[in-house]
Amino acid sequence: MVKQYDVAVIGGGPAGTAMAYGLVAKGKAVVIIEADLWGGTCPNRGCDPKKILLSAVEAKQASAHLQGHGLTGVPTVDWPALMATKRGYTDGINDGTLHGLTGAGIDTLHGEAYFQADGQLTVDGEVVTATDYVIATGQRPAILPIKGHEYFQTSTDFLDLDTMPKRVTFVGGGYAGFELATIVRAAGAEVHLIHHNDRPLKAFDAKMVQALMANLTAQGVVFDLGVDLTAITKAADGLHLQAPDFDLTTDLVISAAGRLPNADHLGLENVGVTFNRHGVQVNGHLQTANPHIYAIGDVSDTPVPKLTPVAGYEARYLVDELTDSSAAISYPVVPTQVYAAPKLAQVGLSAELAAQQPDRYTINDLDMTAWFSYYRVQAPQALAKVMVEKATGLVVGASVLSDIADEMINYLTLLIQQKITLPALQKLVLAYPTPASDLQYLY
Ligand SMILES: Cc1cc2nc3c(=O)[nH]c(=O)nc-3n(C[C@H](O)[C@H](O)[C@H](O)COP(=O)(O)OP(=O)(O)OC[C@H]3O[C@@H](n4cnc5c(N)ncnc54)[C@H](O)[C@@H]3O)c2cc1C
Ligand SMILES: NC(=O)c1ccc[n+]([C@@H]2O[C@H](COP(=O)([O-])OP(=O)(O)OC[C@H]3O[C@@H](n4cnc5c(N)ncnc54)[C@H](O)[C@@H]3O)[C@@H](O)[C@H]2O)c1
Repeated sequence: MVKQYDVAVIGGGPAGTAMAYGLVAKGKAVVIIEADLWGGTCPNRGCDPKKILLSAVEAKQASAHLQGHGLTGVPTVDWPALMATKRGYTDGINDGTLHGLTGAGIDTLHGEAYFQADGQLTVDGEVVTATDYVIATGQRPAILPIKGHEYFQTSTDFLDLDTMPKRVTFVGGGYAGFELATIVRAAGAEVHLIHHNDRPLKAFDAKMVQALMANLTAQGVVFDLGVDLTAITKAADGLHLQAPDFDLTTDLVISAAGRLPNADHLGLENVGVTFNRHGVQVNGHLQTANPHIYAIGDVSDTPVPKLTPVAGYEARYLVDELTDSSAAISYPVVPTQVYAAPKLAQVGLSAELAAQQPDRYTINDLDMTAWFSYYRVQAPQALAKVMVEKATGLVVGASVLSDIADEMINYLTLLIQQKITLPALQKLVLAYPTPASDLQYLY
């Protein structure tokens, strides 16, 4: 007899697993279906492996900054050993995630989920029936559809690279392009980042992006801006990347020009669920056009960045939605960051928007390089823009470029979300000297 579930969750990444754990804790009968690696993108081929590789970059740069200030000799990156360290973590993710799910009483199925008809989901032919369905299938790298596209590799390939080639090129100046180019450069290879216009990382503050690019250029990253690639051809000396008046020879080319929702292979047309290039269309309750089917995480078309903590937030919301509450989802401010070296992070109101209302907002444009936190480690670049609402004295937005921007942005997110004024902050005693003890100087 076919088992009847309360909820079938499609996708075993951060969104789907958080959903399944949350539902089972509330007494629901849940099955989760994964076609590939349990754990999904973030721990297997995204956030976590990338940040493990970045650890060597951070350590190398930290020692480079202290040359002549107490340290002698900059270490070099041992790529195979670094990759082995990464694999020491990622190799256990699939089994560990599966073990955790089954241990919590969640049924698991491995295979491709497909909607044959309303109320009829199949997993490699086996029928799964549930009252509600949650699509949490994430995204996959987009491959630019140009001549020779078969030569493209992706961030997934890069994050499992056995040996570092001499020449690596990224096409696409977004998060992945900047982050992985930083790693390649620190590992000692020649690296180009090709971007089709003159404004990479366009969601970030333009001045901060320029400062980051100047820093990366000084480290040896070559930016090829305004290059719209038309073809890749293979020759004896390597891969030729071609555009009008442009021909670059490289050994490895990564398509880093965005990601596509995993929505096109689910049979959504059979169940009345619509999607576009931003993802599965949902209402304020994360419900699709079919009232029994929901979508969360990277695959859903929501007005927030597609990030792991957002996937978890949406899962927690939907667990409540399917068990007790019925209010539309409301998102907190979401910090985003580019893990380059230095890191670029932002949250809340941008300087660009704040500048359009000078009566309402002050923009504190700060060069923090001489501050104790940065002097101590001889960091060459530490910039911040902090947007403060004049009437309330509240921080409403921030952009930070520094080696510790990823930590600072979380403190700033707390100040914004919890509406902590300077007097309220100064009622706390925070350990000194630490980045947190700098917060009072940002208002
Ligand atoms: C290189 C890289 C670096 C990143 N770095 C960061 C970072 O630093 N911080 C951050 O917050 N985010 C980062 N992200 C984004 C983060 O990985 C995603 O936001 C997060 O994984 C989304 O979780 P998800 O569960 O929605 O999707 P996913 O993690 O993609 O999981 C979806 C799962 O569904 C499965 N699936 C797909 N189709 C089917 C099907 N038909 N049947 C069954 N299963 C299916 C897939 O195999 C996959 O395992 C990064 C992403 C990349 C690619
Ligand atoms: N640190 C993080 O949090 C992190 C890191 C990596 C990925 N991610 C997630 O994954 C998503 C995708 O990241 P991504 O870096 O793959 O994509 P992205 O959307 O951030 O960047 C893609 C870039 O490629 C450019 N591009 C598009 N077509 C091009 C072309 N023909 N030639 C050259 N450039 C072109 C775009 O203008 C854009 O700047 C992010 O939006 C984010 O949700 C997050």
